[in-house]
Amino acid sequence: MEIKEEGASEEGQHFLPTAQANDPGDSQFTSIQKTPNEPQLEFILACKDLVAPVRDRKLNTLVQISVIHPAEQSLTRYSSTEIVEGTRDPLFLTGVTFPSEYPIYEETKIKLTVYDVKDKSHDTVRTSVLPEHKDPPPEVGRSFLGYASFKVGELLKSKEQLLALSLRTSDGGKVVGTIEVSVVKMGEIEDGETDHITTDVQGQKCALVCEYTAPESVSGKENLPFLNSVLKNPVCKLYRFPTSDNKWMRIREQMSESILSFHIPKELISLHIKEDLCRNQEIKELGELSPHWDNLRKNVLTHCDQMVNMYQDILTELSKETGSSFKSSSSKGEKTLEFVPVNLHLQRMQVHSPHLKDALYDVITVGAPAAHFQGFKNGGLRKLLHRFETERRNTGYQFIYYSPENTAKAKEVLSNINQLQPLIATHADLLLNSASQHSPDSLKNSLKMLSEKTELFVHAFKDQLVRSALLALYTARPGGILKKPPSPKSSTEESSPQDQPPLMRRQDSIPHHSDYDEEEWDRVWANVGKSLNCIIAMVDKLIERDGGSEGSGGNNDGEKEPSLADAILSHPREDWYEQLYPLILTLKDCMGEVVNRAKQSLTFVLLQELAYSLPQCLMLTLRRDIVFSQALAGLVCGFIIKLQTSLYDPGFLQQLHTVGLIVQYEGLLSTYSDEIGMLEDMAVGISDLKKVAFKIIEAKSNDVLPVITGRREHYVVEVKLPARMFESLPLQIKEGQLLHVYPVLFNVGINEQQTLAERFGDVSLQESINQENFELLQEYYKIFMEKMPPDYISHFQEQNDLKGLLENLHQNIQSKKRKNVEIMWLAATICRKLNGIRFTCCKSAKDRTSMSVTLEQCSILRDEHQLHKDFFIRALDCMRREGCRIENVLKNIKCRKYAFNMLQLMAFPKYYRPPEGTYGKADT
Ligand SMILES: O=P(O)(O)O[C@H]1[C@H](O)[C@@H](O)[C@H](O)[C@H](O)[C@@H]1OP(=O)(O)O
Repeated sequence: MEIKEEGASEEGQHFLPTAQANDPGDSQFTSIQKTPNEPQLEFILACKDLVAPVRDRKLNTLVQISVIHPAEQSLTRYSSTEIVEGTRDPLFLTGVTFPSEYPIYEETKIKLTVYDVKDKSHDTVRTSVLPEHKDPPPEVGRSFLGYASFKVGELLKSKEQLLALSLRTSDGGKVVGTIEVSVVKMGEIEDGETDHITTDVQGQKCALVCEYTAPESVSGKENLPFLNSVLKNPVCKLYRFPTSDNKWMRIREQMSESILSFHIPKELISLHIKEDLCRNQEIKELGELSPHWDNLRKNVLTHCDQMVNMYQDILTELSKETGSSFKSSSSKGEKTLEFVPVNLHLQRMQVHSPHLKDALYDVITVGAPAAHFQGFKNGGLRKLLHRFETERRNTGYQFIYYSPENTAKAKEVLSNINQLQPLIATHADLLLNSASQHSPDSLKNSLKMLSEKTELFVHAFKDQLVRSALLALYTARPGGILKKPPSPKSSTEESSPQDQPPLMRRQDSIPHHSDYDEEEWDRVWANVGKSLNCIIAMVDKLIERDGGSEGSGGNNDGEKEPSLADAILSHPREDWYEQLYPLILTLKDCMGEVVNRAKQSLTFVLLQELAYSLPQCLMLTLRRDIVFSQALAGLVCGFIIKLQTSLYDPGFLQQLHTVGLIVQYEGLLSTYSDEIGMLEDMAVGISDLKKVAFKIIEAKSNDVLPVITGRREHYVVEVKLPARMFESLPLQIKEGQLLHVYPVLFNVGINEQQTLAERFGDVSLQESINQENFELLQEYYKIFMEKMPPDYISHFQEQNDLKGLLENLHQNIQSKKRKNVEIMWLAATICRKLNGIRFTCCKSAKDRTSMSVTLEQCSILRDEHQLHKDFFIRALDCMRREGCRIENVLKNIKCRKYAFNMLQLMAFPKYYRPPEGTYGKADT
């Protein structure tokens, strides 16, 4: 029977359509015995004695792997090997792997087609996904040599799981060589697993020995179901590379999307809506204002309500995207997807090398967090925020200028009030409850909690800001109105350290408010403390009297048992509840009074923030929210993955709760044209991640998706761990200690635009970002050295020369060398050594990012796993030509080519250039 090749199915679409994959009819086929969460089948390929169609022509061969599902008669292209040049006996370094989710059975047929590639730059057969009902283009640049096929069951049951198949021409007649298929079992010892293969490597003979060593669990495989609940659609690749002592190492590459791409933005937008609705309500409840301020408030509210509506619309749109886990580079500019990070993936390399521990290397790849829909005509956040703040400070005649720190302070106090007031009320009720039960211990406990929270509450208002805001609000009330609004400040006033509102600083323009009693606030505020003291005194008295009554009856040894009647007669039991109730009422009243005044005055501060240049101010907030949302989605994804892989590493866990985690971003953006704005957005987005703390809680159901609480200045991300995993955590983490992150960004532009920036433009943005972030990294290192236990540090120092690496990084940053990619390598190495979370970003995380992560992977293999030096470039080419990243390009733009042209590549640092035939502009 003739097998038809499926034109529309493209390599890289590793999974059959869901309907097909879950076809109940599949139960008639024999499943492959699998280890949970491990690939079902992995094999490597080599050819022998290939016959060239033209004599004396050197062969450049590749094998294309296709799958024929037993229930179908059509062929699905699955993957390819790299091209091996100039030999009749090619040994392919790129293998084939079928992940655990792939519908493959013993009856599944695999077809191997060998091609001779004449012109690598025209090897275009697999470059794009074809539109439906269109024939595939003629295979340019390659010619068919021969094919062989086998059933998966045959391979698995064969002796030593190795098949040597004859390659035949298309008419099935002539034998044109042999292809060897051998099953790979990563991380398993196999008897007699030595296989001497001689290969011609760049002109030199090299005896390669396949050998396996015992595995070490590197990925916490048991925890994978948890990880799989946030990662989706994995793409897996397999390679074998020789080591410097001519042994094989196995490399598995995996790339997965994350549902957090959509989940985090949705969580965050809901929080923003809540926060803004609450603020708008508080502004409405500011009470009576004089006409100037009242008009301003109305205007602010109109705009703020519109803004909330806009967030609600975006949330509604995003909620329609159920199950989505990927936003492609081509959707960068879509309004409804603005909050979603571009092309977010986990890029993982798992290495199994002889005599060395197995190792995992993770990098999160994601498009630089940036507001693409809003555009970059006026720059990005770093510039826009700075410009906005300067203008606002200098134009304070319609409103009162509060510095960003003071505005942030106002928000913090408001948030504290909103949290503490109900808490105190609850503890006060619990105290009354204990009183009614006449339980001294419980009364003492309740009092302790009440005192702690009340002290926090009182402390929250210790700021001068509350006083100045109270006066400002007073003057904004009818009757307290200013005779003339304060005029713009002079430059001397601008530099005033206090950031006092102008009406307080300008004695001449401020009317004297003889009726404003400045001490009134102090009295109201102090009343809270006083009423707490009364409660404490009363509780002491009650317990003392009670203790006295108990004590008079005898001692604990029970020598003399008093009769109940005696006790009642001598010390009638007091009603504790009755004694405490009025005091609690007073406390609540006093607190209510403080809350009322403070809330209104601080809300008035927020009104000032919004009042200046209204639409612009809100657009900036929106832009910052968008950029932050993209950055946070990536961070949460990185954090969960890091936690999962390091869950059983006590050193890591200790570092996590005593120091916090370094999160290192590698930026590849150029400081030219639009990418300046992207970098400016990215720098703020990443820096804003400092406001995030993580908390690990035990999952109570199958829903392990993280939950975000907090407000714009401070977020807590609750990560839910299944009970078994949660149990293994240190007490501090289990008790809910907040876990902090230290984000740092190092950027080095590498493309042709950066050449222009270096020659004719300005690279100062990159220089200052790198310098500032170097200082942050150094600061983190200092805390790490101070807080980690001495034993750990001495071992750590023996293994790593972090000080040397930091000095080296600093020198490279200072050196101002052009396209100094050493900065990225050093920063990444430091991050890995410090147990941090690695990120790589460019505009789309597609092309430059792919070059960079593959280079990083091969450099790690060279430096940490003894990759044979002659195979460095070949390994790099394999990963770029047939690895996960070319699949990344395909899934983004439906074209299997990195979007570079020759001219662009000439400007790239040498090791960032992809292999011939893998790049070109998309023709979709
Ligand atoms: O993934 P990127 O490197 O940001 O992709 C760039 C590519 O580097 C560049 O050569 C090309 O001209 C495009 O601008 C790519 O960006 P897209 O956002 O269009 O994928």
